[in-house]
Amino acid sequence: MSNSKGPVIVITGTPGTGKSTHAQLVVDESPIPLQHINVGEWVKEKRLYEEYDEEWQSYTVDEDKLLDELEPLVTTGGVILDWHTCEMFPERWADLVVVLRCDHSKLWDRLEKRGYPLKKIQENNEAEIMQVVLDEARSSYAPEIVVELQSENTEDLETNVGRIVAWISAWKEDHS
Ligand SMILES: Nc1ncnc2c1ncn2[C@@H]1O[C@H](COP(=O)(O)OP(=O)(O)O)[C@@H](O)[C@H]1O
Repeated sequence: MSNSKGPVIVITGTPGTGKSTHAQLVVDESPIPLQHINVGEWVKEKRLYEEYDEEWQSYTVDEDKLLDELEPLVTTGGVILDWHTCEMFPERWADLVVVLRCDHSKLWDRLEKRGYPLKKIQENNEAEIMQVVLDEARSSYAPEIVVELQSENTEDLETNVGRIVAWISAWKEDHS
């Protein structure tokens, strides 16, 4: 949703693909001040969930509450929404949707290091192989705003951040 304060960028991808790392670097290098919203953390901090699922060690998000919390920030603009799913957001919200991808064996190592239970590692790994998040993004947003980027090493990271920052600079030019 484009407005005076800045664009709304969704950075999505399977857990461990590098969303938070990318979002933080983009904030640091952006020519426009941006707020990084780690939606998963928000859900926990602001208790925007219905229940905690012990077996999967994850929260069942209260969608209505979450969207109500995010709406004013998105309307003001200048935000990065960082979450492992993107189909819950209204289509009109996003100006750019970045889907991060990672080789599944690398992803496995990252999630193992994070201390995820085996079941959760397997579930996420399978989702990455099946490109669940990419398909979700493609079916939820116009194809021209969805960008798939590999995130396997620091070179990828630098290139991706550079591309996103260049996109923000172009947005700034268009809106000045
Ligand atoms: N492109 C990359 N190159 C090297 N390490 C990466 C890359 N992307 C992510 N990582 C590492 O993988 C781990 C998970 O990254 P993170 O940004 O927390 O993922 P997400 O927010 O998608 O769950 C971190 O240790 C991070 O340093």
